Amino acid sequence: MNVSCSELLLKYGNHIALDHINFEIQGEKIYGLLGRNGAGKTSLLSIMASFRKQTAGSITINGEDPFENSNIMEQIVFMYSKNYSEESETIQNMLKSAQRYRPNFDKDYAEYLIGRFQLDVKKPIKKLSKGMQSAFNVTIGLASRAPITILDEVYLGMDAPSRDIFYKELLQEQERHPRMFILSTHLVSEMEYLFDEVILINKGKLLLHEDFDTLVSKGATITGDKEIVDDFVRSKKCINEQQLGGTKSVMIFGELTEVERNDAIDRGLEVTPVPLQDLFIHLTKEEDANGTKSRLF
Ligand SMILES: Nc1ncnc2c1ncn2[C@@H]1O[C@H](COP(=O)(O)OP(=O)(O)OP(=O)(O)O)[C@@H](O)[C@H]1O
Repeated sequence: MNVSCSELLLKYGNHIALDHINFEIQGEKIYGLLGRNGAGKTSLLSIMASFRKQTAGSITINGEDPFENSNIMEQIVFMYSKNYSEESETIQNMLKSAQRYRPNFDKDYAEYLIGRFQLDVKKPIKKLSKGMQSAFNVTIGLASRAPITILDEVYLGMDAPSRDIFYKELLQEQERHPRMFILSTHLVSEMEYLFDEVILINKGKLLLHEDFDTLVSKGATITGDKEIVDDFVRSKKCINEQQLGGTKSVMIFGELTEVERNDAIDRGLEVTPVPLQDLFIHLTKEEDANGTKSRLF
């Protein structure tokens, strides 16, 4: 599968939710879509899933416009945190109707997942807890086996053991039936190990699209004597810094060559990796109290 966006623009009235987004993703990989509240993640995913039409620019899925395109729509499943408060159907009946429109739906696997999540199939979905409703959404998302599976903050309300089942099943599914998964999430530290690639959007703009390993290898924290650290990071992109007495810690973003890394160590500095969550926080942060913005942009 291939999803390609070119100058994608989405406006709600005068509000620009997606601001000339360009990227291309392809293959059977797990993509993490990250961004702060209101960044535009759901808007982007809704266009991919043909729930919404962009204002301008283009999106193609395997070369075709997905909007109202039944060929493409049946290859995509888009699960998000739905409001089931008016839904009187039981889980059992909801499963039957989910199956009707999804050509690859695996009923046995869905029933297995329902068991794993301990959902009562005879209960109307509106009577399930929020976390159980989310587990049902995960069940539909995984059991649909759609070539493009989009899960938009689908874990809301799920407790830690249920989320653990979700992540394990997702990885097993990716081995058994590889497909393109797009996971939008705020649980960055908990879910980062799942991602092959990361797409980060901020205020409607694409901030980066990188292979996960490449991205985390670009972040490093340099710690040591303040003067030596300042000298070492002079030509680097600094995204955060902290100081305690004469010791300074600076988070940098950008390639650090082997020579530079050895140079830092020779100068008595400590070089440690930066978790994706910290990169996410600092790459998307607003101006700090002194009015200084990250030097990345
Ligand atoms: N139907 C709508 N009408 C008007 N504005 C909207 C609509 N849906 C979203 N927006 C606005 O568009 C922007 C992007 O919203 P979107 O839901 O895509 O963000 P998000 O990244 O999914 O956020 P969150 O992480 O909080 O779910 C926000 O400023 C939001 O207020």
